[in-house]
Amino acid sequence: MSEVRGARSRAVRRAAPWLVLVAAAAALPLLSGDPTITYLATTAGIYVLVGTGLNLMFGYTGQVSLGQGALVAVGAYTTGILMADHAWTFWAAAPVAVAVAVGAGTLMALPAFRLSSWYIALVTLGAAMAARSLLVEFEGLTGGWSGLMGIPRPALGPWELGERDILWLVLAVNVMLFVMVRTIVGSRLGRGMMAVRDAPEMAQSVGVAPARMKLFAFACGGATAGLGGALLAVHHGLVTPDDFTLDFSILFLLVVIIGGAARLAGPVIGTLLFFALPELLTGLAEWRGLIYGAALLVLMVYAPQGVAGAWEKLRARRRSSGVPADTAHTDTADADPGVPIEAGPPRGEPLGVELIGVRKSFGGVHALRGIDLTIEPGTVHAIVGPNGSGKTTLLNVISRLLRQDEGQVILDAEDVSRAPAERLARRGVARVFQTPRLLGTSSLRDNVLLGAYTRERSGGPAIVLRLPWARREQAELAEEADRLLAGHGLAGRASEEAASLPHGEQRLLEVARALMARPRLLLMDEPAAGLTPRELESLGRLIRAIRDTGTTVVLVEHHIELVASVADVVTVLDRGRLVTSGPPQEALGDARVVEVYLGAPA
Ligand SMILES: Nc1ncnc2c1ncn2[C@@H]1O[C@H](COP(=O)(O)OP(=O)(O)OP(=O)(O)O)[C@@H](O)[C@H]1O
Repeated sequence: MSEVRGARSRAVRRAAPWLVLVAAAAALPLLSGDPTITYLATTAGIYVLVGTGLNLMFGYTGQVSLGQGALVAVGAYTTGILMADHAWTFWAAAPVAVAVAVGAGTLMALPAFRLSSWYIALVTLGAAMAARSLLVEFEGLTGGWSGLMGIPRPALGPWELGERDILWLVLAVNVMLFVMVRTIVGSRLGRGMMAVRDAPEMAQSVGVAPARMKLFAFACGGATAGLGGALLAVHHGLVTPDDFTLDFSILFLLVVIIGGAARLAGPVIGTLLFFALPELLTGLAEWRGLIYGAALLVLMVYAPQGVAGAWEKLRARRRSSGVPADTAHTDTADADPGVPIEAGPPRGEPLGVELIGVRKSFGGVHALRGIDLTIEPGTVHAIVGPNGSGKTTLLNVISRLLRQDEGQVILDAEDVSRAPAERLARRGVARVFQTPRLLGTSSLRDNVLLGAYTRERSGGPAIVLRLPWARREQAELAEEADRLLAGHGLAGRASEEAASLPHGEQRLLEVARALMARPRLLLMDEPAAGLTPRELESLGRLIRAIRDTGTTVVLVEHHIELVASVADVVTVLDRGRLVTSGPPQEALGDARVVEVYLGAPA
């Protein structure tokens, strides 16, 4: 009971500054008789709206866009044309504006599937530049340089909204969007977005399809920009090409970066600092360009995570300096990783793998030279060999992160030679990487929950609408994640940031994430690297326990003692060729193995 009360009071404490901010903004027109203040507050609110959508795209999904201003223009002109020229109501025109901007945003996203984020920045910059020219060129539709005038205010029946009503409308939209974005980033969708941003291969290995996730992020960015444009059109009453300069597009990216990318408060802080403040201190408005530049430089040097990020860091430092030294977790010695693993049973029978004539080259380097190998379901199958012998490449081919040049990969009698990695994740294949790939700035709990990406049943609409079954599923999975963390010696630390963990615990966290998938086949790449002797012992117990629950384990490992103690079968590779495969004593005692591997200095 007291726990529930504590959680409630924490939620109230967290919400309080936001409630005060919204109440203060809503009271502005009542407290100040100056219509300019109301006008500026409305504009700032619209910028926060667009910035929040861009934050989802850029902050959470890592997709840079310099074209948001162009999408705002699309929303504003669509609304203007429909309302001024065709006498549509705002309520009918705004959804169309949103849909058109989503379409335009999605078109802009197409190159994102093939290009790195900096090329996407260039593509979107091009879109921003082209938008203004197009607005001028299509004079018949857009009014050319003079733009569209006489866009009416929204009306509710006979009642036309005034300036302050529009401010309240913008505030209400912002509150709804804020709650939606908060729900998204705390859900599997948000975790999937951050995985695409932080480690695309890891994202695929847990079942996230990066292309779909990027598309979703661009669609969200397009929708908010379109809605922002619709509101801007009725707020200004006219739209001209001069409203949508290149500076206007860049402003949104700056607002997000300066306020704090991937922080909910980022766009609000960014807008207040870089739009509202200079506008209010009228003398400063002309200096905005200089202020942007100087502040950006200072921030990038001293607080690359933006104002909200710097504030979070400061609070974390204050909190940790208040923690007595003996309770602070500073090394891995406290951790008691190993059994019991507290993972539920695998989601099906263990998976077997068959490789037939698999070849893979990187330019002139032949990493795999025709591998034929059978991995029996329900076994621990170790792959050993000297550095560069092709072990990781083999795991990558099995997990489909790499496509082989020749040969076939059969998973449980199904030919998956052309399947994408995310499809294998859905079939129950999980992966632990050679160097941990985590959501560094997310909590340990969120990292483990990411492992359940393909297990979660609730779809996007159920998550966004916070439907009861979606919330129930989320709560149950969070409990399971906490149990897994406890089983890995990380009890009571679910809210800590993953990047703050020492290396050994980051590895354990990855294993916990993989187990959260309830895998039928677990691929582990050198999980023993960098572990202490105690952690190694626990890892051995853990691997056996995982196999005993009915999961096939493929273990790439240099630590021969560990291999000898846990493996049912050992396969030895050397320079891309399979040397031998068999029970540990037999395989590791083979004279060829002693020559190619064990004879080499350890
Ligand atoms: N993406 C890549 N591009 C170019 N060469 C690569 C790539 N990945 C692997 N290689 C090369 O392929 C060969 C096999 O590499 P792989 O990482 O599979 O070996 P490994 O047995 O896992 O080595 P280690 O034990 O050092 O991790 C090496 O010569 C490596 O340099």
